[in-house]
Amino acid sequence: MSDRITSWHASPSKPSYAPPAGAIDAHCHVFGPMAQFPFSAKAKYLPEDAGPDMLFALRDHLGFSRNVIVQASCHGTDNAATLDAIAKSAGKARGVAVVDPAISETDLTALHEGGIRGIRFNFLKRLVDDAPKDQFLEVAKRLPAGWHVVIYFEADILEELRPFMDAIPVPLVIDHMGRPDVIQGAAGADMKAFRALLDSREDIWFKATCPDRLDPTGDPWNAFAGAVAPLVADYQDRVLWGTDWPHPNMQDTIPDDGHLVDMIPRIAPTADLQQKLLVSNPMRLYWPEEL
Ligand SMILES: O=C(O)/C=C(\CC(=O)C(=O)O)C(=O)O
Repeated sequence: MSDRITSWHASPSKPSYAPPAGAIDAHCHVFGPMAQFPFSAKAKYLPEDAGPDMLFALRDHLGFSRNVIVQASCHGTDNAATLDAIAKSAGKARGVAVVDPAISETDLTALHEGGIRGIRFNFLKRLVDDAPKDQFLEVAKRLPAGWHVVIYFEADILEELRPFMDAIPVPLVIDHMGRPDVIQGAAGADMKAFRALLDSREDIWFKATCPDRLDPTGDPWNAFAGAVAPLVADYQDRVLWGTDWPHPNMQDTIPDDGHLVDMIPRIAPTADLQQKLLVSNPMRLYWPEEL
C-alpha cells in the first residue's frame, strides 16, 4: 500500500441544527499522525493524518462538547493514537479500544486509566483478517468494571452472530445498527431482525449513525431518515449518535459533516429525544461518574 487517502471534507458546512449543551459525538476516530503513531502493518487502508487537533476543531465547529474516539482498524491493536487524543482532550474525550484478546489485566487497567471504556470487535472482512469469536468471548469476560463491547458487523451475519452476542456478559453497542439496508424502510427485513436483537436484551445499545454509508440515495439521505427515525423513537434510552469522522473508506462520497448533524432532528425530532441521543445516553456509558 502506498497512496494515502483523504476521506473527510476539507471545509464542512455549519449545521442549521444546534445540538444541546454537552452534546457528545459518540463515534469518531483519529488517524495518526503517522510520524508519531505508525499505522498497522495489517491496515487495509492508509489514510492521511487526521489527528486530535483536527477532531477537536470539528467538534467545536459542529457545536459539540465531547468525543468518544473509537480505535480504527488502520491502527490495529496499538491504541497509542487513540490514547494520545484522549489525553489531549482535557477530559472531553473517552475511547473504545481494539485489543489483542490475550491482553493482560495490567494493560486493561492502563487503558482504563487512559480513558478507555470499551473494546471493539470488528467483523467486516474488508477491514480485518480474522475475528476469533472464542478469544473475543474470553476477553469480554474479564473487562474492567463498567466497560462494554462495541460490535461492528453487516446485516447478513446478524443471525450467525446471535449465539456469540448472547454470550457476552457486558452491555453491547452495535455500530451503525449492524448496517441495515435502509432502502427496505423501517419495516423491512433488516430492521425487523435488528429490532429482534434489541428486544432480546435490554443492555444492547446502538449507534444511529452513518447515513452516508448506509443510504445509496445520497445526501440528504431521505431513506436513512425514514428507516431510522422509528427505531430511535422506540429504543430512545439506548441509542447514540456520532459523526464517524474522518469517515474511513468514504473517499469516493465524502459527507459534509454539517449535513450529517442536520440529520439529527430528522431522526430525533423532539428536544427530549435529542437530549437522550446526544447527552444523557452517551454520558451513562462513558462518563457515568458525572451523573
Ligand atoms: O469507522 C467506521 O465505523 C467504519 C469503517 C471503518 C472502521 O470501522 C475501521 O477502520 O475500524 C468502515 O466501514 O470502513
